[in-house]
Amino acid sequence: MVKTIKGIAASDGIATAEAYLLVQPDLSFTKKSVSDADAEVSRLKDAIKTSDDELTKIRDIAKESLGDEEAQVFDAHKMILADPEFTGAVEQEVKDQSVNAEQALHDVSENFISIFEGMTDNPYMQERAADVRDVTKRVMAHLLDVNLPNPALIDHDVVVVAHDLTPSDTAQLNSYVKGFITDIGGRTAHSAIMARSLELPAVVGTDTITKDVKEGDTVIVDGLNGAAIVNPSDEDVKHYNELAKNFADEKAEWEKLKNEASVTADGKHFDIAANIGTPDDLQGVIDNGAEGIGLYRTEFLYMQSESLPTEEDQFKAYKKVLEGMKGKPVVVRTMDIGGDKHLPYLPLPEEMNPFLGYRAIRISLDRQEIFRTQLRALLRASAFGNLRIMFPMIGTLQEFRDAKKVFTEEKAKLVADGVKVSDDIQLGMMMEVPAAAVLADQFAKEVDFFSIGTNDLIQYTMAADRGNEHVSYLYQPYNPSILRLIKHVIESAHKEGKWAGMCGEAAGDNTMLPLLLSMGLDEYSMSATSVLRVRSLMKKLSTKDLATLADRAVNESITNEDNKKLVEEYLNK
Ligand SMILES: C=C(OP(=O)(O)O)C(=O)O
Ligand SMILES: [Mg+2]
Repeated sequence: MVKTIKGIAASDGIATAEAYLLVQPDLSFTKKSVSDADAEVSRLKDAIKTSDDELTKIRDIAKESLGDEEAQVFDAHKMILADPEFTGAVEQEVKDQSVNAEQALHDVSENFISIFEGMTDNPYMQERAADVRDVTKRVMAHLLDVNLPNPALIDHDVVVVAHDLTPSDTAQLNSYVKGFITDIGGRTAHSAIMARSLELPAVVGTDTITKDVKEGDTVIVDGLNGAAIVNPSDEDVKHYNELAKNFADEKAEWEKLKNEASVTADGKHFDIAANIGTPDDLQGVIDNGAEGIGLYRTEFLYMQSESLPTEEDQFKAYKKVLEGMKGKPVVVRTMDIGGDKHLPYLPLPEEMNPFLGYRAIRISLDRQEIFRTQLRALLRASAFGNLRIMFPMIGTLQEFRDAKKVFTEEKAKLVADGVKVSDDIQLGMMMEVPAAAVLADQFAKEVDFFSIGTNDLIQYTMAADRGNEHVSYLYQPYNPSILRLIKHVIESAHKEGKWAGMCGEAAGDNTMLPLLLSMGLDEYSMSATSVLRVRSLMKKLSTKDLATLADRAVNESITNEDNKKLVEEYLNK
């Protein structure tokens, strides 16, 4: 039976392939006493052996597709299985307590995990707790004879179907993955942002996809319109092949603008830059002809590392990006951990509201040793290109001043040590906290630039979680309240002779573009794969015609829909 499931269009494109369910199985079990302990130990040994064989396979594939460093985690898992202190303890538990292997494994691993997690002065050992948890899950799945998904082992074209994908799940998807569909999530959640940079069609927030699809069903992901079609008819396949072809043709047209500047029909130039998460994204930036990098999310450097990245590791990454951009501006944002981005080796307190909690600049100013290391790496790299630095989640002027002070101190130390650092690094801030946006006129006197982070600015202004599909109707980019804030930020910057950019997802939105051009936004930073589409639309728009559009949007319109209509009418004129 053909089923069409609606969701949120999270990444453009269309893909058709077999469904791969990345769903965590039920690993619950009941405690049982056993009379034949030897038979139980032998069942345990079989499960350990199967797990170990599987890990060898995964490690080898990961090494080939992701590199040595990413593969190391699986070696760590194999070491736990080979460690008699761990497996021997489980065997002993089966014998001593006459319990089933599942119960023994659970008890011993919980014991190890709590010991490791308790080593608060040894982050290396704390990380091992996560490894024990992972390995235990694998052995438990084999004991219970249930399927544990192994995305690293995917060896044919699939569409991944999952309840949710974390940024680190998304980073592990290999090239056989042609798209993904999830139950939860929103367009600006980080997995959706990563899908766009990987050019993977994606639909999120379907609510029920993991129930609607079975392993092996054929699914079409329509990332353009936000739909998933399960077991499509021949007619559906034909229709979507046509849509996919039109999309490919359109992309080929945009491709022609790769080496052109971003100008409007009346010859006004604006910068279209790209957002990146790692130096590996650089090629996409160059291939899509971006005029700079408007946001380098450095937290991914921390997330892909096994422990806090050293100054040297960071220096190398920043230098590579700056050199790769050959003098074009690169805006690096200091670490924005917290919210939906976690570091396994930096345990943060459980919070009721992580997006309103201990995150970003709040952590950096509190844990200054981490912040200073990052700033030193950046300062050293500044000699190799056109570096600009910005701080995330600034809510008060005091936070910006404090961050700037730390920067100035580190710079002075390096200069005193004779290290070469650039003398004109612009220091700016993300405009993503409404309190700061309201006071943009005051901030503009002290910063070199603003970069408007609409992903967060919208969620905080509308009080609607950016990743929660149940409130996605309130996540309204064109709501006059949001547009007023954006307009005020841009005008405040200009009054002080500063520039204003935008690096939230709205910067790459076709409906937003006429409004932003009308407000005079200077820089537009987006997923690299959106650059040419936006450049193409910009070419068709004239700032003269647009002059009054923003005023109407913030003064006459009342709703998000009013403004959508206003822009549609303008574009269809
Ligand atoms: C660009 C932004 O930052 P992030 O998506 O990383 O929170 C934003 O909030 O708009
Ligand atoms: Mg943000």
